[in-house]
This record gives sequence, C-alpha cells and structure tokens, in this order.
Amino acid sequence: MKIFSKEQIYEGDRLTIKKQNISSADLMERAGMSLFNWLDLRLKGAPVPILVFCGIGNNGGDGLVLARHLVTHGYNVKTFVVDFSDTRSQDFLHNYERLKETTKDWPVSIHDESDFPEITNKDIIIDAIFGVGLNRPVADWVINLFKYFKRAEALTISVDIPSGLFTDRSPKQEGAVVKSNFILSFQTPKLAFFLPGTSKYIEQWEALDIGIDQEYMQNTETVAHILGKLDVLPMYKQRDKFSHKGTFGHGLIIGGSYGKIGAVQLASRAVLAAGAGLVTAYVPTCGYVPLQSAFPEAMVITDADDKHISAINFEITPTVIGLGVGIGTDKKTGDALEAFLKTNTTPLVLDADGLNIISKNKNLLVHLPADTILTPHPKELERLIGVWEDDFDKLEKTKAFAEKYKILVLIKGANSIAVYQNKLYINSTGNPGLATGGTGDVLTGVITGLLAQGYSALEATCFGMYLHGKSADLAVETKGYQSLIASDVITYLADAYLDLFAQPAPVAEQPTQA
Ligand SMILES: NC(=O)C1=CN([C@@H]2O[C@H](COP(=O)(O)OP(=O)(O)OC[C@H]3O[C@@H](n4cnc5c(N)ncnc54)[C@H](OP(=O)(O)O)[C@@H]3O)[C@@H](O)[C@H]2O)[C@@H](O)CC1
Ligand SMILES: [K+]
Repeated sequence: MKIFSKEQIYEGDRLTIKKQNISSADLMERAGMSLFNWLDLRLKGAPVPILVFCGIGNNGGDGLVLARHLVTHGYNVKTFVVDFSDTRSQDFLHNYERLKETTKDWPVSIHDESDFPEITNKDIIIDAIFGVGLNRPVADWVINLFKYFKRAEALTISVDIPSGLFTDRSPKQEGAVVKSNFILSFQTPKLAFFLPGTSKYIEQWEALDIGIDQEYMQNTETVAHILGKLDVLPMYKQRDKFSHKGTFGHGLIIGGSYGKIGAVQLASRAVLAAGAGLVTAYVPTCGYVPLQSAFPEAMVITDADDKHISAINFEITPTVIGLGVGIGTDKKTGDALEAFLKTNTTPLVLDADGLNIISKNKNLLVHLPADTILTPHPKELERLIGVWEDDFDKLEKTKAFAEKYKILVLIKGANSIAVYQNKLYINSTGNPGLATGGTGDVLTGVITGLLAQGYSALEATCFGMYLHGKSADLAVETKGYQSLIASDVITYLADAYLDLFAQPAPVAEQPTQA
C-alpha cells in the first residue's frame, strides 16, 4: 500500500474535487460520513458519551460533520472547538453553521486550561484537533489538553492522524501528541505511524476510503510503501515441475567465531527453509562438528583458524553470499574481510559484525557489489551513517548513503524498513516475540535464500522481511511472545509461505432471530 506525503494528500483532494465535480465541503462530508459509519457500526446506538474535540481547520471540519451525524442519529454528543488560532478554514465555518442549525446550540469553545471539560474513562474522545496541516509546535495549553485526555483514560479515536503528530518530523516535546487508541486515517496511513520515535503514539489504525480519485491513487509514485500480503504476493516465484536443486541457487553463509557458531547454523538453516537449493557454511574450524552434526543438510568449509575467520577462500561458486553473522571483530577477521571484499563480485548480504568491521573501515564500502543488502539494526546503522536528529532525518541520511554506494539498506526494527533507490518499503509483519537472540541471523538467511533463487535485491528484502515477520506472527499463536526463539521463526516459515495462499475462512452465517 502506498503512503502519500502531505503534499500528495492535498493534491489528491484537489484533483478529486475537480474530476468528480464536487465541492471541498462535499469531500469533507464524505470524510465525516465515513467516520460516522465506522463508529455507528461499532456503537450501534449505545448511549455512551462522545466528546468531539475539533480544531479550526479541515480536521476540525471533519469532526463537526461527524458530530452532526452522531447528533441526528440520537447519540449522546458534546462538541468542543479548541480555539488555538483565529483563522478558520472555510469548510470548518460551513460545518460549524450546519452543526448549529442541527443542535440549535453553538459548540463549546476551549481557550485555555480553565475551559477543559470533565472527562471520565467511560467517555469516548474524538480527536479532530490537528490533521496533516500541523506545521509548527503546538501551544503549551493545547499540549496540556492532550495530556489531560491521556489522564482521563477514555477511549480516544483520532481523525486522520493523532493531533500533534507531524507528517515530516518528530515532535520535539514528549507528550505533545494525542495518545490515540485508534486512528481513522483517510485513504492511506501516514509514514509517522510506522517510525520508532512516533509509533509510540499509535495503537491501531485503519484507512477509510473517502473516494479519492482512483487513477491518481494508482498512478502517483510515492516514496513510502507499507508491505502487506497483497504487496508481496506478486513477488512469489512459482516452481516449475522440472526444477531441481540447482535451479534454486546455492547460498554461502560466511560467519561464526568461537561461541557464535549458532548464528551460522540459524542463518544456514534459514537459507534452505526460504527455498534455496543448496547451502554451504564457511566457519572457523571449531564450527565444523556442531554444524555437521546438528544440520546435515548443510555443506561446511572450514577456515584454517580454529576460533576466528582468518582468510576467505573457497572453490565453490555460490549464487549469493550472506556474510557477518557471529563473525566477531577480531583483527584477523577484519583483514580477511577486507581482502575478500576487494575481489568479490558475488551478490552479497552483509549483517552484524560484518557491518561493524566495515564501519571501522568505510573505504571498503566502494567495493560492495551493486545491490548489496546491508541489514543493520539502529546502532549498527549509526556506526555506518552517523547520528541523526529524528526518524525522518535518519531515513533521509540512509537514502543518501544507499544511493551513494548503490546498495540496499534494511533498517531492522518493530517495522523494518528497506531503503532502496530513494524509496522506503515498510514491513507490516512481526511482533515483540522477535526481540530475542538469533532472529536477525534468521533474517539474513531468509534474504540470502531468496536471492539464491533469483529474487532481485528489492524483492528478496521485501519478501524476506515479510515472511520472517509473518512466521513470527504465526509462531506466537502457539509459542507466545516470551517463549518464541529464533529457531521457531525458521520452523514456521513453512506456514508463512502457506499463509500467502490461504483462503480467508468463510464468514459464519448469522443466526436469525425468531
Ligand atoms: N483538503 C480536503 O479537502 C480534505 C481534508 N481533510 C482533512 O483536512 C485535514 C487537513 O486540514 P488543514 O489543512 O485545514 O489542516 P489542519 O490539520 O486541520 O490544521 C489547521 C490549521 O492550523 C494551522 N496550524 C498548523 N499548526 C499549528 C499550530 N501548531 N498551532 C496553531 N495553528 C496551527 C494551520 O494553518 P496556518 O495557521 O498555518 O494557516 C493549519 O492549516 C486532514 O488531516 C483531514 O482531516 C478531509 O476532510 C478530506 C478532505
Ligand atoms: K486529529
């Protein structure tokens, strides 16, 4: 699914109004109506108090439309206008009048703390204060209102985006954003929902279709994409009946050091579980016995050194190399990696200490083959690109870094993000059960295994991180968050593949009332 920038959202609104020959008030009516339908379907007329807090722009206008429909359908509604500015938008004013006509009463204005109404945890708060139009820091008294909402512990539903959240930068002050339980976002989610610094303000979101021009939605190129099943499914490569193990490539995992041979074992197993035909592990001598006994499907090549990789020489011709898991940063290994990178032309996935070695010797970056995949977690990324101001700045710096060296950078996190050719691909699968040792090694193996089968760097990364997260999502159903371990992610890869083609369960017939 595409994630539109703020400018693209405004352009989509403008174009829709023009092409569909409607007014902006009509579009706002649709937006407000879609909010109402969503709520009405769930509340079914329940008399729960609904407090609608509106700003003075179009986000507030959406809130006013919602409030009007709630009132006309008999809900228990109170509407407030958060008066943070004198400049009202036209569509706000139009709907302000319409609400007045309906209720015969003006909404209550809030100018400062003394106007904050009583809110209990039985109420529902509708947050329609700021939308994507937020362009400067929020006034202190309005931030206090956000905090007041949080203290009330009422169910909080944000319209389009939690108020206080910018579309292109992180808020400077902690708590300067409404803590939403649910966001009803128009047409597409916003990038801030998925970034580590701002996703803490988001629990759940849903995109509401407000009929933005389909052609515009389809043809507009966006910088960011969120990857769901429908996005990765077209990447899947069907198997030919006459294929054999040579068809699916040969992955070579180079890594391991004394005490960290397990990382190679996990990555190598994941190479095969992702579907590669063959896997070889290249490890220090101490890795030979454990690998050969615990993982009979792998071939093993050993370094002359017992504990660390000291030279990278092999006579096989792998399709792809995954390098770095458990490799350590021993001086010998650093030298071996340098010599190897200066001559290697095989497609490469670089992870863990492989990245840390390169961070200390950045001259090596120019030797990476085009489309090399780097899979850093945030600390490893910082060692590569330096510090950043906020998530948005981090993504800009990563884009520039990836472009400079013509590589792909996969930033690992709760929502892993692949950065490639100035675009962002955000994974939607995965859960906190993955916060356990070895899951990164498995991811390296999965991506290596997909590259071996002929997936492009971008496909292998997107499909790989999706499958890896999906596998964990399926595994937690029986393992729980605490007990899930990296090996489970390999085991459940099979289910993640099968899930791609699973038919949705038929909806059970509703019993009819006599
Ligand atoms: N376009 C359409 O047709 C549709 C739009 N839709 C809805 O519109 C929303 C965007 O609406 P919006 O552009 O009016 O901005 P909104 O977020 O309501 O902010 C209001 C204004 O506040 C101002 N301001 C900014 N920061 C400030 C601050 N810190 N403190 C004080 N003031 C500040 C700034 O104005 P300024 O003062 O800069 O002139 C800004 O314009 C969008 O999220 C969606 O909900 C839907 O109905 C679908 C159809
Ligand atoms: K909002």
